[in-house]
Amino acid sequence: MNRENLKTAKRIVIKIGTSSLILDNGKINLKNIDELAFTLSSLQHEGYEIILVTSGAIGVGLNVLGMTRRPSEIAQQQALAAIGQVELISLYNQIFGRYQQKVSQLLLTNDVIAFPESRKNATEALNAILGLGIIPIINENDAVSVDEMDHRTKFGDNDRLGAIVTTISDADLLIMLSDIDGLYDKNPTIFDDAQLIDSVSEITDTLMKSAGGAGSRFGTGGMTSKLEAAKIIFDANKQMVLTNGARIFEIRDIISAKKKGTYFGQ
Ligand SMILES: Nc1ncnc2c1ncn2[C@@H]1O[C@H](COP(=O)(O)OP(=O)(O)O)[C@@H](O)[C@H]1O
Ligand SMILES: N[C@@H](CCC(=O)OP(=O)(O)O)C(=O)O
Repeated sequence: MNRENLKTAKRIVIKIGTSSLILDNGKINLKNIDELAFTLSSLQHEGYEIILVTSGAIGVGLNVLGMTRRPSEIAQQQALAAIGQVELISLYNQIFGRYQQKVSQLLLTNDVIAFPESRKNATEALNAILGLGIIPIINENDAVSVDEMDHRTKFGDNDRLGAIVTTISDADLLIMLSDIDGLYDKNPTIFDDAQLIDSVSEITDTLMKSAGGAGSRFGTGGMTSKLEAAKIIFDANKQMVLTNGARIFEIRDIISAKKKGTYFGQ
């Protein structure tokens, strides 16, 4: 596969990270959310099938309560996610509505995907929503997911969730929107001479070593979790583009196979 394959993508999953949804001062990034709603709604109207995987429940929850730091206690984080998710989906509903696009909400946990019956159910629900011309907006059900040894229902992070949603929906492409232009040969927030990588066909150990942790105080997994997601994409013989959530209009360039971000395809 190469970038030319992007021109044939019809069902597309977009994953947007917290760093693209929340400004450094903790306020909501309305510019990005508006551009996202306009771009995704217009693509959907033109016949693409769009699925949005969104982070931001905890970030928006902090904003709602006027807090600046993520609490360390799990119950507090879950409470914040429950509070923030309502606000987040309500914002999406309002702003997509402005572009005549209806949205729906799916909150998933890993067990839903792990069991074949519930996985099939989730896939069928997604297909039905898309069949109605509605954009599914998906996040992890953070308020109830747990990470116990014998009862693990957490996905870990939304990069992984984005890759899993791409596989269960049999989408043609995952576009991952982050706070950086793509994958660099070393962490660009540390090394000034880091070079943007145009395309990746295999996740090697060297590549994994070049990836560092999260860049902002809101991001969770950093580049490592994006490369882990790319492994899931490769295993499912799918493709992914990692690009900057600050220039959402470039999604159109990406699906026209223009050189934007980093392309992952085998
Ligand atoms: N090799 C690398 N290439 C690009 N970014 C990297 C690399 N290694 C570490 N990073 C860091 O990963 C960050 C993106 O991940 P993250 O903060 O989790 O964002 P998001 O909220 O979009 O998921 C970048 O801002 C950067 O600081
Ligand atoms: N599900 C969590 C986000 C988890 C996550 O992976 O966040 P990010 O690294 O910003 O994509 C939330 O909505 O706050």
